[in-house]
Amino acid sequence: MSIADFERYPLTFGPSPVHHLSRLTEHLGGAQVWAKREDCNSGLAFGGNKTRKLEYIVPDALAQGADTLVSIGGYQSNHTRQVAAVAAHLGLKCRLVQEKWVDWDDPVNDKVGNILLSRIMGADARLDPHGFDIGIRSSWEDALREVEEAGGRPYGIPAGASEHPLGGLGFANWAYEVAEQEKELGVFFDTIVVCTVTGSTHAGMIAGFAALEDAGGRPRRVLGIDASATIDKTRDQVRRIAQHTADLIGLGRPLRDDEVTVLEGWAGDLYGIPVESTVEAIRLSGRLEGMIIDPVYEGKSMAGLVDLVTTGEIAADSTVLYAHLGGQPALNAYSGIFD
Ligand SMILES: Cc1ncc(COP(=O)(O)O)c(CNC2(C(=O)O)CC2)c1O
Repeated sequence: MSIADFERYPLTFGPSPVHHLSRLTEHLGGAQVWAKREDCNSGLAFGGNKTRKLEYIVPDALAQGADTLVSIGGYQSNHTRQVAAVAAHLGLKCRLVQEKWVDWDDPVNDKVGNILLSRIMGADARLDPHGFDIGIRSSWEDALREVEEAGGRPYGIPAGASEHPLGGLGFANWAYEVAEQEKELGVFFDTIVVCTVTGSTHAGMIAGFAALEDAGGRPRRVLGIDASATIDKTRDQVRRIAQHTADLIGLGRPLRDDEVTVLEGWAGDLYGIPVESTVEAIRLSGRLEGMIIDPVYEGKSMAGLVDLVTTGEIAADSTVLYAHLGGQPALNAYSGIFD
């Protein structure tokens, strides 16, 4: 098997843009920094990393004759917003469990941003008092059962689509897309920096780049920056999903320990709560590049990139690809951090 053996339902415009961040590169004074823009990858409600994952999940949902996509996330989940967009695009119903993953006192954080978009797109988005966890949730299982008992044909997509058996394929494919774009651009990205929470974005990249290396490609570092603040659980989930995805695409070997790197230090104490380095990274990205990143995910991975480049952990002769996975709508629920 290889990635080409899996059906992909196109939900993106094609290869997502890759561009040099010249002012950020100059400001940091070290490695060359580029970005690959999943926030610009689709016309479906601002797109993002989950849209790419859903390209490999939708064929299974359609084959099962589902009429309702059922998923879960926090109040400001980008994932559930993208599931709502795909459901609308396909003419399916959508039932979303929006748990209280973040104890955030912004008075409209359960009304604006992602949850507003999901509601506009017709999703049945219901608030749930349970707190943050990246694993399988009883509230989501309850929603699946409710849809079925009401006569629907539900298709379950777990948080971030990560514990879905096909959840890693989207970013395994992303690795192959990067390799093609490198040829066009005449560059080689020796280091990839990506935000990691439920894990299948990072895990898919690990599997895809491992297969490329085994096929004669140059080795790379794929650095996951934890934003879950539950690092042990996230590391385990990344490792498990990466190996499962590698098996699916025919890698034919165990992943090496050095191929699974999840770094801590920028998540703060709690998922979804920005810290000083997060806010600084958001401002830096906005003021140097006009590139908008969010306070829950990409603000934390960019903070990691800034430190890794300025300390020389990522060498000055490196060429780094920063994965921008989307997430901007949630900024509307965090306006207070910029007062
Ligand atoms: C903008 C953005 N960037 C990075 C990530 C992390 O991706 P993974 O969950 O695949 O590790 C998310 C996830 N978001 C989740 C959500 O519910 O939105 C799955 C947690 C993200 O939305």
